Amino acid sequence: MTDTACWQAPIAAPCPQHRERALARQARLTKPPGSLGRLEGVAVELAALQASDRPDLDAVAITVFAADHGVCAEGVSAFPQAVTGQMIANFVTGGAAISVLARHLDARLEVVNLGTVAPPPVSDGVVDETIAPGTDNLAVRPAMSPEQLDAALAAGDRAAARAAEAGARLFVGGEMGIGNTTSASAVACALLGKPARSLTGPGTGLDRYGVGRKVAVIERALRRHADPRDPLQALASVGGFEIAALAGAFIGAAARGLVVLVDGFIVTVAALAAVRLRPELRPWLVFSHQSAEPGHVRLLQTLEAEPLLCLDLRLGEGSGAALAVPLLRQACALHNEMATFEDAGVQDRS
Ligand SMILES: Cc1cc2ncn([C@H]3O[C@H](COP(=O)(O)O)[C@@H](O)[C@H]3O)c2cc1C
Ligand SMILES: O=C(O)c1cccnc1
Repeated sequence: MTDTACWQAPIAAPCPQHRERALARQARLTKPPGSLGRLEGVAVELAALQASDRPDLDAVAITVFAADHGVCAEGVSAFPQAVTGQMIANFVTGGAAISVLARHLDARLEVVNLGTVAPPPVSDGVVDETIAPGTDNLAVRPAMSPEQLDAALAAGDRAAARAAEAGARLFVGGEMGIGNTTSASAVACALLGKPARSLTGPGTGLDRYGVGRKVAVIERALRRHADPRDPLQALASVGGFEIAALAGAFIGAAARGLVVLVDGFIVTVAALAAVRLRPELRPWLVFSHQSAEPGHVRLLQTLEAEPLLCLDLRLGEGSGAALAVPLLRQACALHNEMATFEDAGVQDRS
């Protein structure tokens, strides 16, 4: 499908020496060993990933990938498709949840438009990576062509390159695309070989009849497309431009040494596809939260991921990941700034 693909860039392993030194430091800090719980392990892994004795997440880049979905023709979302383009404008003018969170984190926020049916007015704040006005209806035809998949993966990689260029140490990927919980569930079912009902939920707020319709649409789509366990096939046949771009961005971020903080259901599906493509990516992924979308917990189990937060969020946009950034920063601050027993003259256990 792709020969000189961006998603084939080498991804380094976390540094074992820095991990050892970080573990030794944690053991000398003025606290009973293990008393900072999972924050200790998080700081140690960040030190190993950043190959640094003082991990730091001051510079955060958030990229929201937006695109529309032909499958909306099947009535799979509680909201109209025009909302995707309208929300792009809202991201840029600062009124969306992720805009507020990014401001308070002092994070770089970028919006990448991969193709919407009702594009917002041209704006400085939006990177135009339009592939098509949206995917095809995955219940009837493949969502995208192999060339469109390549374009989406490459757009994600370019976004990761810009984040690295801007000096970010942590990459947050968000998404916006009415109908994209249908694509995400379909990709997850394809990759995991599970029936649609096990990974499908209400998204923006479907009632149980709506969820039943969504399950039927996904089942129809899965019957129609061949070899769905191949991650590239799954993304092309039932994915979305923003989901594929997220997969490309995560591989591109890790290849450039940026830790990736994974958001909710849709972003985790992109992360799963990316890990299937590149298993070396897995250590670079930190999982921020468990979404209220019912399939998310199954995906997290598959990825052996322990999310930091469980707040019943079901928004997307990268919002859950943004909410976990302060926790990660505090884990680094504790690791970097606490005194050791020797420094503080505190007696260690005998
Ligand atoms: C105003 C609004 C803002 C959002 N921000 C994220 N989403 C979230 O909801 C959508 C997926 O749900 P479904 O598959 O049910 O359409 C995605 O755009 C996702 O990011 C939003 C949805 C709405 C309506
Ligand atoms: O968890 C998510 O990412 C999610 C859930 C519902 C709607 N939009 C996003």
